[in-house]
Amino acid sequence: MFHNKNSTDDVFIRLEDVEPLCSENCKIKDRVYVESILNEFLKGGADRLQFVTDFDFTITKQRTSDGSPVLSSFGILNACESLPQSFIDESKKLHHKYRPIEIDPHIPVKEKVQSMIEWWTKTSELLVGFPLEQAEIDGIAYKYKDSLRDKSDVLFHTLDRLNIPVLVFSAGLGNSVVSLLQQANLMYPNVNVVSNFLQYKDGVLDGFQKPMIHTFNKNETALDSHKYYDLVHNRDHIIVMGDSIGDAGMANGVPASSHIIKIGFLYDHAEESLEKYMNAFDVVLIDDQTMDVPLAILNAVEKCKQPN
Ligand SMILES: Nc1ccn([C@@H]2O[C@H](COP(=O)(O)O)[C@@H](O)[C@H]2O)c(=O)n1
Ligand SMILES: [Mg+2]
Repeated sequence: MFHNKNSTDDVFIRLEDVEPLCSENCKIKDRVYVESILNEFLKGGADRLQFVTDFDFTITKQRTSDGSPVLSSFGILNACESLPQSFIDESKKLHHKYRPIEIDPHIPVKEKVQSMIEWWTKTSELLVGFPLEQAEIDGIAYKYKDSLRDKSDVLFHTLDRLNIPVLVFSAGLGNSVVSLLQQANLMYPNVNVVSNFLQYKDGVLDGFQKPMIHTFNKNETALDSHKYYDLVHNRDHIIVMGDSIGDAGMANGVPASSHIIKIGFLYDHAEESLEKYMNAFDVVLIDDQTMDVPLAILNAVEKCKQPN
């Protein structure tokens, strides 16, 4: 698997040696670039790595093998029976209107942004004036804790073992994200969740806490107040994972000298969207419902640990 280019060189890995990167559904636009970044990761080791990942349909699957549904973090909220029917009806209408825009390969991102701001703002405005217990969200999340990608448990355990910080950066509902991660035993101390959390006033809901995070502002603008990158400034080797084109920008605030591998999970409109995904992400996985690729990268980094 590992090669020495010559006696003085560091060990070197070829993409062909990393099996999940060679499968038919793994598309890489610039193999030379990905190979060079992978070898930088190997040289730097786990101490220079950090992990930035989306949640909905990235940590969770895009489809299950038995056809059982995967609820998004907002879907978990909508399944709470104590919510007024008027909220559920309005929320469904919004989903029906805005979700097709979000995933339409023919609408430019610039145009989508306005629609996404509308979607999240209207949802926040609907969530006002009625009570909702976290325990109810936990009850629904429990039922869906198995909808995470295959080997998510191994991935998160490995990241914890290697002390690699993980940022789960989600435009979904943070209360559901944290609940699902906790119930799947993935909420290790190295995991940080930045997302939209419910706000309460006088014991009833009062929309989302600020700043609002939508599909296309998941970058340094939304992260600013969280000072996340200050926390991990010495970790300039970054693995980014997402299922939406906007997720490719999640590490935009880091110094230009950083080395990044962006992994995109593609499922909806796969054929039509492939080119755009290949331009945005370094590695595009079509209908891959596992964590095999990020795990293979981590395994390579761990195996190649070099003596100081
Ligand atoms: N009211 C809403 C707003 C958004 N969504 C979906 O949530 C997804 C965002 O979550 P990520 O973890 O993937 O950032 C987004 O893709 C929207 O489709 C929703 O269901 N309801
Ligand atoms: Mg997503």
